[in-house]
Amino acid sequence: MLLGCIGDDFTGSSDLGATLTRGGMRTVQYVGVPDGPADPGVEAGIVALKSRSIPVAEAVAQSLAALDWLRAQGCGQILFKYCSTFDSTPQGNIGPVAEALAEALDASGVIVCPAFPAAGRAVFQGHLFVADRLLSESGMEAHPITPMTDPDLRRWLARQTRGPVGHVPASVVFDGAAAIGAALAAEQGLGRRLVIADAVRDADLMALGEAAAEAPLITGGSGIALGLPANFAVRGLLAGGEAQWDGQAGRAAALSGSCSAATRGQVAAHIASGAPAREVTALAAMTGEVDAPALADWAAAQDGLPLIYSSADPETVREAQETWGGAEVAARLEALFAETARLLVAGGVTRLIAAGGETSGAVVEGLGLTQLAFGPDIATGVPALRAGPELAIALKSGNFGEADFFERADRVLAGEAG
Ligand SMILES: Nc1ncnc2c1ncn2[C@@H]1O[C@H](COP(=O)(O)OP(=O)(O)OP(=O)(O)O)[C@@H](O)[C@H]1O
Ligand SMILES: O=C(O)[C@@H](O)C(=O)CO
Repeated sequence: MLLGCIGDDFTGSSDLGATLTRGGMRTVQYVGVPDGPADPGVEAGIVALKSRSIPVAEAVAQSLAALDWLRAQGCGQILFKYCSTFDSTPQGNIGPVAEALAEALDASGVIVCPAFPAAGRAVFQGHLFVADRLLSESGMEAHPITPMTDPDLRRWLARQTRGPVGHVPASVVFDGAAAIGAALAAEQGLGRRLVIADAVRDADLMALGEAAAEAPLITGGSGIALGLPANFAVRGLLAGGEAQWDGQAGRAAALSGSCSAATRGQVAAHIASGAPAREVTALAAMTGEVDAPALADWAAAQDGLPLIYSSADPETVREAQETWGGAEVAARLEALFAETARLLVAGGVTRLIAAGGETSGAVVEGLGLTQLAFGPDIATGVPALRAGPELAIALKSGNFGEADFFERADRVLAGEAG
């Protein structure tokens, strides 16, 4: 294994894997730290954690355990993947995990760059933009767990770290890899372990990747991986060849616990198309009015792609959280989706689509999946995944996908053109 990656959530890890696979690396996503060694031939391994919003000490411990496993597989370079909207609180977890990994690897002048231009995320003058809005005016300021109220990544990250935070501005990044390398070395000389790097175009990410060819540690969104496969390819280290995707026949189902605007639009489009959909309200989940067997039975009785969703608007979510407590509702819904996924697959579903990072994590863990192989892209940041000989899945980050995402995902998983 050449490149070892640590992802702080499951959907974000599959977003990263899609980029590396497109770049020509044989990539596997592992669900948590594996018990045994990786299969031979894996060039990039991603240990997907659910560490984005857990207590800092646990996130650090899990990430260091992932690092140990990846180093034991021979990885000479480590990539820490977090969200392109830098989802974190003033306590962490991006800063503490990045610092712990840097210390363990004796790395300094480490790139911190969540930019993902294809999804509208750009870093300019140290500030993160989502399309044409500053992060703190993009809707992310109202995120229920990690409200992003400051778009200045240098300031936000500095709150989370012990050491000072550096910056490589766009004016340097535009000058290419050599200029970036010199700037990172200068930041390192000033004792700055972590360095925010500007990037507004894929070309900037390619240049950052080239500059990081020898870096023991890189951190960022999936965009920061754009330039990395070429570093291994020029050294003749990649086996090459297209990853083959055999479409998955059989029955499909979709589960959505994501309440993002993008997902709510996708749910609405699915319903408007006349496809079968069943809502699970927080009330029904909390009172036990609906349970997993009933949901799985309903899905089995539908033609087409049945969608089971708890996706709701912010006001409805807030009311549910005030009534039962946010953590309690989330835990109940996630457990319900996990159990429903188990019953669906046990009942013969072979294509499963999950929407929402936490929801996808619960589904993947509920199904007891251990590793995922990458297929073609369904949408930017959302690949088709093979979870077993008879199971293909898609894990969608809340903010990703076009309006027809669910139908498109089903088609791609089935092996048809998107
Ligand atoms: N109707 C609802 N009321 C309250 N909470 C809900 C409701 N529906 C879902 N939830 C909870 O909201 C959370 C949604 O998080 P999830 O990560 O799945 O989606 P997301 O935030 O849109 O996606 P991402 O993390 O990829 O951006 C889950 O914990 C889910 O259980
Ligand atoms: O970077 C992103 O936006 C995604 O890969 C993600 O991590 C969302 O959960």
